Amino acid sequence: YSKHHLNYWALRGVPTAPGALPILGHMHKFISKKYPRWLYADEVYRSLGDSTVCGFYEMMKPTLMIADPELVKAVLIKDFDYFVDRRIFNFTSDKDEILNEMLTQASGTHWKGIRSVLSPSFTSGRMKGMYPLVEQKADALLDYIHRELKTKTSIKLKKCFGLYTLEVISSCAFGMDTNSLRDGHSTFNTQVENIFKTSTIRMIKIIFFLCFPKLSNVLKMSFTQPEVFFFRDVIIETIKQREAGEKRGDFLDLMMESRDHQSDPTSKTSKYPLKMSTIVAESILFILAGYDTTANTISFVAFLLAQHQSHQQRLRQELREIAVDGTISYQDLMEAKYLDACISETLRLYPVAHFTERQCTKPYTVPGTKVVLTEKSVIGIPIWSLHHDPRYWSDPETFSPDRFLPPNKDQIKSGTYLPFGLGPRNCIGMRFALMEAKLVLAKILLHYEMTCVPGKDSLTLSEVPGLMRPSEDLSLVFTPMTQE
Ligand code: HEM
Repeated sequence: YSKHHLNYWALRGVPTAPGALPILGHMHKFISKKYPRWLYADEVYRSLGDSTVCGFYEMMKPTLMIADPELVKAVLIKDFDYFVDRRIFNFTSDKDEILNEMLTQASGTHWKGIRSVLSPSFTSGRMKGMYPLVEQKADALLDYIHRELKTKTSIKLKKCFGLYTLEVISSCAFGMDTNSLRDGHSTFNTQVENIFKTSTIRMIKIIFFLCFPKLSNVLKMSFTQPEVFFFRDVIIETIKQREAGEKRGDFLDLMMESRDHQSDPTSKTSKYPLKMSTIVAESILFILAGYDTTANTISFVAFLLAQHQSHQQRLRQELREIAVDGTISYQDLMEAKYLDACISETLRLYPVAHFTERQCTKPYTVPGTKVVLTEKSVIGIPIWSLHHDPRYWSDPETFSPDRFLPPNKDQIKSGTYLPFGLGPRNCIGMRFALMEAKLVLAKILLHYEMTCVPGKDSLTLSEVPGLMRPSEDLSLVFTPMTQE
């Protein structure tokens, strides 16, 4: 029976990734702790030759990886109608309502509705409005580094940038000051880090769910970690305070407005109505999606600049030209081309979200093939592999920000660079993440020179499910700049 299932792709003329085992399919490869998932996907990607697709089996469920920029654009943009959804889990335990309501999980018209309410929070006008708030946190980070250097010779990147992004997102999403940077730790920080930890019991539960989804649902197994309830309580408390008090114009206010429109029958504006559980879910999602990804990206940029001193100096020069008394305006920061190029190139080399997926909503013929995907088929897009493919990037392992400066930038083949995904369901927080990263890197570079700790100049990586991280102990030496 299992052998028959593992023939699904061969019968359709699609090459299959090597190493499928009866019953398990390729699952043992995906969950192997020895081998990060992006490297496994890359090994398969590179073995494909001219084929643009490759079949996998998650247990016995066939999934398809697409390995071609034109197909990537077809799925994510042109034929989006067929691929509105990501993989849908639909947990049945009441405890999992928050997980089911998160934008990343929502499907069809419900996803469109929530996204339409949240999108206005991320316009460039809104970003400009939040700039002073983020700047305060970047200044607090400089103070933190200054204090740390009194007793330490180097700064741990993940910790320092994790504290910063958590403060920023908590402040901008729902006006919460966590004081992480002042105290060097916070309950928020511990709780959010726990969510990213994968205990063996959790892994077993997830594997059980993937093997027996229907049985898991009948058993009403819950997948929500206790820390999520901590955040739920904090957010509900904040909402109560908001109901009694003034507005801040942050993400939470926008969502509450949408809920209030629903309860006001005289309202003429047609906003998608959000339930309380949806508002709580999106607030928690912003913390989860905005904390780790951005902190890791900033850490990667810092480390690459420490490894490549000439790029660091060139970038500092650009920043000095636009800084007035140590301050850079929103407009000037967003227009700083070399800063943008350094971050873009870092995200090419280290796309923290190294893989994304879509789920088919109706039968779809994969362009250029005879493969017809049925409803609910899952398609995987190997972001890391596209970013490291020598067919699209010369000398792909070299850090070369110039690729993202004109005129080179115009030569980048579309569909080969997607650190924030592509199309209508791309990363909603992209502008926010870039502003946050640019601002803090600019501040640091104007005040400190970053160099590698002697003997520790190679970048080591770690993995949490779905995300690439720098290893926990990645550190740099920060030397205060003497004014020239
Ligand atoms: C450097 C930082 C970040 C990176 C590299 C990143 C990357 C991504 C990627 C690759 C996706 C999937 C896109 C797709 O499937 O096409 C995604 C989705 C998402 N991201 Fe980000 N992200 C970052 C920061 C943020 C921030 C700061 C927030 C929130 C404030 C955020 C919120 C989200 C949400 C809510 C989704 C799901 C969107 C949807 O399903 O409609 N991300 N992100």
